[in-house]
Amino acid sequence: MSGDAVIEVDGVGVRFGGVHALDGVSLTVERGRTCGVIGPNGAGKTTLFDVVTGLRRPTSGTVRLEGRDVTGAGAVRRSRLGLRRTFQRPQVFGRLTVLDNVLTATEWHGGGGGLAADLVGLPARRRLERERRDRAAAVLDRCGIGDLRDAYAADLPIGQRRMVELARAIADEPSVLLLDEPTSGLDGDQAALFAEVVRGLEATVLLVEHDVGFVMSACERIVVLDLGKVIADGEPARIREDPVVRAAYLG
Ligand SMILES: Nc1ncnc2c1ncn2[C@@H]1O[C@H](COP(=O)(O)OP(=O)(O)OP(=O)(O)O)[C@@H](O)[C@H]1O
Repeated sequence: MSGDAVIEVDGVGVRFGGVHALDGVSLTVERGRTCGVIGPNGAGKTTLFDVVTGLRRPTSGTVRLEGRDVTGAGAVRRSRLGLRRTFQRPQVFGRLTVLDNVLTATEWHGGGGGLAADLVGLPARRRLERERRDRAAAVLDRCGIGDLRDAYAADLPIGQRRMVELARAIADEPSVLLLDEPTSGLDGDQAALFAEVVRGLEATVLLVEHDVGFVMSACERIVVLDLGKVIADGEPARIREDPVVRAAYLG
């Protein structure tokens, strides 16, 4: 196993009564790589995603992030290790503007010290706040929604809300990003832009997705699940040609 493995899933099993949703699943994603998980309905993709994000504790096996065992750790500890995620249904603050949605996801480094510090440090704090807003606006531009910065998130169609959620997730340059069905609700152009933004990130990315075309274009590596087991793991071109994958899934 590589010394620069950022996400390590090792021998993970999850059982629901008699159903083995996951059975001895192992995968490693190295720093800066983008890995997509595909598989037919019921293959175990969502369960695997929940195990990595900390929503579900596996029945067996371990999960490591940045070399640390987080198998029993909740979502908060994983977030402190730099993990950000998006959801199948985009989670945004509907009553905030698009820009404020991103600002709430970025850390404010200029606070503290009370009123006296506020007065003495006012020009410096104003400058820091301006820079923070500029950075947030640049993230919006990158996600193709720069002109929507003053719109309320609730007023946007799902595709644009998904881009707002992506902007929030990448605003603080996360080290690990997990994307759950990122293209659902996106049109073709938005999906292409989404893939481009993801390719441009330095983060280590794991995504679960039904749209095989998107996975092939956005990911350097694909893991195929079927009935809770990994049936293939490799580069997109190899996965496309793999007879086992074609028989089980691609048809
Ligand atoms: N909470 C649960 N209780 C019982 N069985 C579950 C539960 N969640 C998932 N399962 C079962 O575990 C298996 C894997 O489900 P999972 O949702 O992870 O698959 P999936 O690949 O995400 O499917 P889909 O593509 O339909 O979302 C399925 O057989 C499913 O019925």
